[in-house]
Parts: sequence; structure tokens; C-alpha cells
Amino acid sequence: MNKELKSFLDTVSDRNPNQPEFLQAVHEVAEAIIPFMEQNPKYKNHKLLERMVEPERVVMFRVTWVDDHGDMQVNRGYRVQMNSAIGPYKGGLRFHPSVNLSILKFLAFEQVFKNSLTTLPLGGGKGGSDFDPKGKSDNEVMRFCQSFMTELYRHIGNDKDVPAGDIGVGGREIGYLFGQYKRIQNEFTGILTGKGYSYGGSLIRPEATGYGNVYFTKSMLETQGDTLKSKTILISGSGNVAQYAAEKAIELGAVILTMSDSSGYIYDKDGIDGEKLSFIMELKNVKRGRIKEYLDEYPEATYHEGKTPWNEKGDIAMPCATQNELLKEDAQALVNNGCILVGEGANMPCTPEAIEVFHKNKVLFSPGKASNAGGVATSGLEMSQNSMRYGWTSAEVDEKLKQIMNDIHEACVTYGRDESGYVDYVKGANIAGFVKVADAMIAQGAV
Ligand SMILES: NC(=O)C1=CN([C@@H]2O[C@H](COP(=O)(O)OP(=O)(O)OC[C@H]3O[C@@H](n4cnc5c(N)ncnc54)[C@H](OP(=O)(O)O)[C@@H]3O)[C@@H](O)[C@H]2O)C=CC1
Ligand SMILES: O=C(O)CCC(=O)C(=O)O
Repeated sequence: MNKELKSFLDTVSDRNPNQPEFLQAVHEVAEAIIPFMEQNPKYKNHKLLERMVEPERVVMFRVTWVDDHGDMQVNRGYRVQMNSAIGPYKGGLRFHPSVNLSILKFLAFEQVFKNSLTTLPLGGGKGGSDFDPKGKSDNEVMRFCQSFMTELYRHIGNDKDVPAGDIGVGGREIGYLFGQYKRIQNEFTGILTGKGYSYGGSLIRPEATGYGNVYFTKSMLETQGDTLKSKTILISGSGNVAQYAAEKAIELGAVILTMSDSSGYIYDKDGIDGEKLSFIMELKNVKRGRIKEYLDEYPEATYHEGKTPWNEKGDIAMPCATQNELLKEDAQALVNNGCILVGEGANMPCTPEAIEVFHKNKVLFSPGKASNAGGVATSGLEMSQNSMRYGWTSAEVDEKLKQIMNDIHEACVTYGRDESGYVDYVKGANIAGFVKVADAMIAQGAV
């Protein structure tokens, strides 16, 4: 490791003890940016990276709510406002028992670069709680959301910070959060995205992260003169991102072999087609069931308890569940089985060691901050529509999403292509994301 990189990472590590996910995200960015700054001295002497790793503000608060048995429950809430150089803080809320400061800081840090890549004026933030919506009644989820927003409302605003969904926060939660904000502030503004269509949401926002990932994959394949037609795809997760990545990939002629949840994965050798996917959507979004119940309807599939899908044979892998879900040995298994492309739908799902295996074997690899940016980009479009008090059609939003994903792909190629023609999308995404934020920070002085 180069001396400057090591010294920078040592300092970040000393200042942020016990935050492994945050350090992992910072390491990946610094590895690309420090050499870039060497070659572009205008970015030196502004302490840009040192400032970027320091959140502008972190809010941590108690969330007290009463469960269905009348017992008081206490959770912890957070909002990490990472960087507002190019726009109001923007990024999702995660409700999951694993949520802690390290995870939210890594997500907020990634969000800064991702949001810059979208070409829209969006700063970066992330928040959430260690509350687990699984197994809770709708009323419990509502009471939790109301209590969470009763503190959060004072820190957000449509020109200040605009949260959205992430793991454990979907349409139901956004509705309850929005309702409580409106009640407290007595105003109807676009302070959250991912809203229901009847109260200011954008068409295509629910689909956008998954669709965007597939559009990005399509562009990567096109650089090799290839297409998605008949490609076999291994998907992990069965939530929002996984479902709509599957939907778009099926539409473009690919064959989805696997989907998963935190208990295990299903493998369907005949492919998960549109009808089978509708079953999964109903199972996950309405019944809130487990992926293994797929076999109740489609017994010819197999279920693998406690396992991830990466040992199966597939042309493409799309990890769409959570961070660090694809390890070095998984990457090696994918390579050995002929995988040619990995498109991250989740945030940081592949470990650094796994990414190294992909790069060594010239597998096309896109980091989540590029390939899953369609979600936040469409949130940006939702904000624009709210400001205009106007709504675009599905076709209009989808067209803008395609254009944005195409532009992100181009930016990654510009900064990531090496002499052999291979594109290092990690390097490309980090540098392209950095440049816009860095220029804005330099222009705004010592803030
Ligand atoms: N929603 C969005 O617009 C965006 C989401 N992302 C990222 O995509 C990923 C998925 O988010 P999303 O689909 O919205 O979330 P959902 O809550 O809708 O779905 C999450 C899926 O991942 C699984 N999962 C969650 N945690 C774990 C874990 N620790 N181990 C194994 N599986 C797990 C869940 O299984 P189970 O139900 O068993 O927990 C579920 O199938 C996250 O990394 C998120 O940050 C990125 C950009 C935008
Ligand atoms: O839509 C948004 O604002 C946030 C989406 C998100 O959380 C993400 O990109 O990881």
C-alpha cells in the first residue's frame, strides 16, 4: 500500500474506532482518489478527502414506542448528514436490527459519490434505526414511524435533507413517516421520496433501483458487443431492488435462476418468469413471508437453507441484498463457473477481496454506487416533480432514468478504462463521483 494512502487510512481508523464498514468504504475511495489527486494537483491542499470522511452532522436519538401488548419499547434512531456541497442531503433510511453508526456512515459516504454520479444536485446522507419491522404488526410499525419522525422532522426539509427508503423501509413506512411529518409541520412538501403515487410519489421510483441496475448491466455488456438475451442471472435478495432487477432482466430476455432472503436461497432451473416473480412479489410485499415458501407453489425448485446463491452456475451475478454478502471464495466460485459480469444492486455487497478476484479475472464488475444509482436518481426526479407540482408519465421518468444510467456508465468508462481497454468501474465511479463534489467544495471555501 502506498505511504500516503496508509497514513490517511491510519488517521481515519484512529478517529473512527470500531467502524469496519465505514473504513472499508473509505479505503476503496481513497485508493482511487489519492493517485488521482497526485496527477491533478488542483485537488491537493484543500484537505478534500479529510473533509469528505467527516460527516457534516450526525444526529442520534431515542425512539420510544408502545407495542401491541402495551409494553414500552426503545430503539435508537440516526441521521448522518455527510456532505451537502452539491445539494441537500439525500439518502435512504434503513430499519434493521444490525443498524449502527459504522453501517450508516459507510452508506452515507457511498451516497455522496453515488448522488454526484447521477448528475443531479443531491448531497449525501443516510439514516435509520435498529428497529426490526419483521414480525411487527402494521400498527406497531406505524407507531414506531410516528415516534421516529417526531424527532427527525426538525432535521429534515425539502431544501435541507430528503430521506427515502432502504432495507426495511418501503412504501408502508414512507407513508407513516410522511403522515407524521405533515401533521407536525402542518405542511405538504416533498420531504421524503418513495412516496405513494396518490400523495406526491413518482411513477417508476419503486422500480428504479432494480431497473437502473439492469440498464447499467446492459451498457456494460454492450461494450463487449453482447446483450442480456438468454443470459442466466443469479440474484440475491427478494426485496425491492431484487424484485425489479428481476422484472427488467426478464423483460430483456434474461433467465433468473435464484433469489434469496436472509434465511436461504431458491434455485429454479426453469427460470423465474414473470408469473413466478408476481408470486414472489405478493409473498414478500403483501404476505411478508419467507422465500422458501416459493416451493409451496413451485415444488420443482430447490431451497438452500442458510446459503447464498454464489456457488450456482450463472453468466451474471446481481447481489441485491446487503453489504459484504459476497466473499472472496464466492467470487472464485463464480469465476470458476464462467460468470462474466457482476452488477451490484445492493450497497457494497462484495468484499474488497471478492472485487480483487473479479478484477484479476477481467470479470466486468460494477460497484453499487454506480449501478444502483437509479433509485436515488429517480428520487431526484421525484423532488423535481414535487417542486413543479407536476407529474411525469412512466415513460418520461423511465426515459430520464435510462439516460442517467447511460451517463453514469459513460463517466465510469471515461475515468476507469485502462490501456488494455478493460474498464475498472470502481476506479471510474469513484473519480467521476469525486470530481463534482470536490469542485463544489473548493468553490465554497473552508466549510
Ligand atoms: N431501495 C432502494 O431504492 C435502494 C436500495 N439499495 C440497497 O439495496 C439493498 C437491498 O435494499 P432493498 O431491496 O431496498 O431492501 P428490502 O428491505 O426491500 O430487501 C432486502 C433484501 O435483502 C435481504 N437481506 C437484508 N439483510 C440481509 C442480511 N443481513 N443477510 C442476507 N440477506 C439480507 C432481505 O431478506 P430478509 O427479508 O430475510 O431480511 C431482503 O430479501 C441494500 O443494500 C440497500 O442499501 C441501494 C440503492 C437504492
Ligand atoms: O432514494 C433515495 O434517496 C435513497 C436511495 C438509497 O438509499 C441508496 O441509493 O442507497
